[in-house]
Amino acid sequence: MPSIRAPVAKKTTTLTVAVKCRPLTEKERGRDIVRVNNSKEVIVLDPDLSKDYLDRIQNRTKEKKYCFDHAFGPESTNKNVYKSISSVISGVVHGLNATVFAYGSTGSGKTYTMVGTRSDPGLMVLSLNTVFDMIKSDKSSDDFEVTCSYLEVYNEVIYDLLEKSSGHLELREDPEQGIVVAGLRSIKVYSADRILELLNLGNSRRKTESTEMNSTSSRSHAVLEIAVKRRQKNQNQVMRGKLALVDLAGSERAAETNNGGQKLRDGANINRSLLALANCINALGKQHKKGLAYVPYRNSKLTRILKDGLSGNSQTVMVATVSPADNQYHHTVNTLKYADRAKEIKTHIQKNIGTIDTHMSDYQRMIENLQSEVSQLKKQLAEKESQLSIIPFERGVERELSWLDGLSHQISENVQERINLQKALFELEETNLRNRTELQHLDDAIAKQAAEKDIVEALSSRRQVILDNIRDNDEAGVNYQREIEENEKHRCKLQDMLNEAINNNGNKTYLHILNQYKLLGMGNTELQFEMAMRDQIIYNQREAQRNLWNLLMGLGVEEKQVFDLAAKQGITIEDWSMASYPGLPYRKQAPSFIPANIPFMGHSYSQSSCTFQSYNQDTASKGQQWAPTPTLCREEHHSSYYFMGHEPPAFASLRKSHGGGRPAPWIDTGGNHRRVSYPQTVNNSSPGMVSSHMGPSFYQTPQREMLVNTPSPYGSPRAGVINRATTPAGQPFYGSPRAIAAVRNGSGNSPRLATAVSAPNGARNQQRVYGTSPLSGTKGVKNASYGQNSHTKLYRGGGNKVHNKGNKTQRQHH
Ligand SMILES: Nc1ncnc2c1ncn2[C@@H]1O[C@H](COP(=O)(O)OP(=O)(O)OP(=O)(O)O)[C@@H](O)[C@H]1O
Repeated sequence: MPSIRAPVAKKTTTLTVAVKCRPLTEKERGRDIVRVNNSKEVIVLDPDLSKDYLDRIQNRTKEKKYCFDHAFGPESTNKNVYKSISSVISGVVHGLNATVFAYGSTGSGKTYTMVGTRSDPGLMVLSLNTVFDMIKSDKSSDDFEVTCSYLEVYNEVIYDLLEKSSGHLELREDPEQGIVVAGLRSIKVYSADRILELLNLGNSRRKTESTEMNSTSSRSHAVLEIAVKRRQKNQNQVMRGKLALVDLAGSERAAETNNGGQKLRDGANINRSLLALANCINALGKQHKKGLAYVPYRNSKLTRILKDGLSGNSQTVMVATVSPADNQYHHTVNTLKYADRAKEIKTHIQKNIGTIDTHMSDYQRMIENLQSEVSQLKKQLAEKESQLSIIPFERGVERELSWLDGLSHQISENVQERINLQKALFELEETNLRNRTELQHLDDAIAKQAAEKDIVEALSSRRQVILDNIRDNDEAGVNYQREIEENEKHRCKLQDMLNEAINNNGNKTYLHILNQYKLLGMGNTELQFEMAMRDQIIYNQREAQRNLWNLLMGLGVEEKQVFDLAAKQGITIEDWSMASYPGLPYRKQAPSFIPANIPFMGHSYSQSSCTFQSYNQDTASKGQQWAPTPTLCREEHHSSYYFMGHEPPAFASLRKSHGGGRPAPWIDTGGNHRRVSYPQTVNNSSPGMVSSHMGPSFYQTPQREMLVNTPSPYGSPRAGVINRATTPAGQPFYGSPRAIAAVRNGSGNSPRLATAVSAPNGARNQQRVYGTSPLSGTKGVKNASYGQNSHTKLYRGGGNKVHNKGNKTQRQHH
C-alpha cells in the first residue's frame, strides 16, 4: 500500500531508555542487589558480600552504576513506567511513529511490563487506552481509523497471532513503506477493549515454555502494531502514526536454563536474534561516537522488523527490565550495558503527513495497483483453470495411451499368433505333402512288388501308417485353420476398436498417428516374417542345387564336364570353395554358384553381393531376363532360420532348357513333367500361405505358369513342385516337399518363389532342425498361442506325422 510522503523536516532524537527492576519473587531467596536512585540512576551491587568497604573504595568490587532517562525500582507499577513514555505514545495520534520494546534476560519482567496483569496493566494496554482516549477526546473534526496487527517471531519464522492457524509469513522490503510483513492481518478496531481482546487472543497463541528461570517464559518475540490514520478535513491532509509494542523473548544462557532439545534450539534462535539486536544496538551506538558503522539489521527477522524503530522514523523507547536477585547479577549488568549503549542510538522522527490530494492520489494509485493486481490474479486464475482443464485431459490422454498400449499389445500378440499358426500350418502342409508323395511311391512299389508277399505286407503296413498320419495332419490342419480364422476375427475386432477410438476421441490426429505407428510396427513384423520365409526358400534352393552338383560329381562327372554342362545351361559356377558337403574331397565338394536361369524362382541370388535379381518379364523378351533389382537380403537368415539335415540324394539328372528364352526346369526325374497352373491350386491347397482369411497383408500369389513334375495322382500340387527321383538302387527320391512359397514383394505383386528341396532317402524320419528364428532376431519366435519360444524341433517319428497335442504342434525345446 503506498504510503504518504512525509514532510522533509526531520527531528533527530535519541532512544528513550527506561530501566525497570522488578521485585524479588517468592521463589527467589537471594539478595536484592539493584538500587534505583532519583528515577534515573541504577546501581548494581556486588553480589559478594564478603567484600568490604576497602574493596569498594579501591574499586575492587563488581558494583556497577548506570544512568538512564528513567529508572524504576521494584515498587514501581507499569503505570509509573508508562507515564514517563506516554508522550511518545501520544505522538502516534499525530502522525508519528513510535516503538516501545522491552529488553532483558529471561524472567526479568518483560512480559509483565508489556502486557501486565489485570491489576497492573502493561504498556501495550496502557498505550492502547491512551490512543483511544486521545481519539475520543479529540475536539477536531478529524476522522480516525485504528488498525491493529499482532505477530510473533518464533525460531526465525513469522506467524500472525491474530490468525487461528497462521502460515509462515515473509518480510518484504517496500521502497516507500520500508519493511512490511506480507500477508499479515490488520484488523480495524474501534475501542481499546477490542484490542485487548485481540491481545489476549494473540497472547494465548504465543509460544511459551516453562523454563528453569521462568514458568511462563516467552519463546517468541511478539510485536503488536497499532496504526492510526488521521484525516484532517479542514487542513486537507492525512496523518499516519504507527506504534510498535515489542515483547522480546527471554534471553538466557543455555547452561543456566538447563534446557535441552527443542528448548535449547529455541534458545539458540532467541539468542541469535537478541544477539543480532544487541549487535545493532552496538553498531548504532558506535555510529554516534565514531561516525558511520555497518548495522547488521539483516542478521535476523527481529532486527529487520525493528529497523525503523532503531534508526528510522520512530520515537523509540527501550524498557530494560532487570531482576534484583543477586544470582542474576551478570544478566542484569549485561542488560544495563546494552541499555546504556542504546542511549546513544539516534532516530530521525518526522510526521507522516500527506495532503488529501496526495491522499486521493494515493488512493488512485492504490486503485490502479489493485486493478493491476486483480488483472494479474485473473490471469493467474485463468492459467490455473486451463491447467486444471489440461490435467484431466492429460489424464485422459494417459488413460487413452495405456488403453492403446494394451490394445497394441493385443494386436502384436494377435499378429504373432497368426504368424505362428501360419508357420505350423505351413509345416503341416509340407509334411503331408511328403506323406502323400511317399504314399504314391508306396502304391507304385506295392504294384510293382505284387509277387513278393512279405515286401507287400511291409509296404502296406507302412502305407497304413502314412495314411493315418495324413489323416491326423489334415485334422490338425483343420484345427489350425480354425484357429487362424479365430485369430483373424480377433484381429478385425481389435482393428475396429482402434478405429472406433480414433473416430470417437477428440484428439483424433494424435490417436491416428499412434495408430499408424502401431500398424507400422505390425507391418514390420509381418515383413520380417516374409523375409525370413524368402530367405529360407533361397537357402533351401541353394542347398538343393549344391546337392545336385555333389550328385554329379559323385557320379564321376569331371569338373570340366560340370563347367561345360553348367555353361550350356547358362549356370555360372562362382566359387568351389563354398562347398560344404561332407565326405567329398575339397575340389569335389559342391560349389557355390549362381543359378542364373531358374525360371520358377523369378529370382537369382548372388551370395557375394547379397542381392536378388528379379526376373523381369518385360525385359525377358529382349534377352535381358535378369534385371538386377537390389532386394534386401539378410545373410543371417540363411543360416539361422532353417537348417535342413538332408541326406545326399543318390541320383538326379539335369534337364535341358526349354526354348523361347525361358529358362528350363532344372531337375529331371525321368521326363515325366507337365505344366501346372497356379495359384488356384495353391490357393486351395495351401491356405497356410495363400489364404483368403489372411487379408491383404498376407500372401497373395498371382497366377503364374510353372513347370513341375507330377509324381502321381496322389501327389498333391498344393505346395508346389514335386520331384520324383529314383536312386540307382531303386530307392525313391523325394524332392521338394515345400516347393512354393509366395512372397509378397514391395510393390504388392507376389512373384512366386519355388524351390526344389531334396528330401532324405525316404520321407521317413526326416528331421528338420529349427534354428533361431529371425522373427525375434536371436532367440526364436515367441509363440503367443503356445506361450513358449519355438526354438524347436518338430518330431516326425513313424513317418511324416506332425505330433499334435490338442490342436497344438508339439515342440521340443533345445
Ligand atoms: N513488576 C512486577 N511486579 C510483580 N511481579 C513481577 C513484576 N515483573 C515481573 N514479575 C513476575 O516475574 C516473573 C517473570 O516475569 P515475566 O514473565 O514478565 O518475565 P519475562 O522477562 O517476560 O520472561 P521471559 O523472557 O522468559 O518471557 C513473573 O512471575 C512475573 O509475574
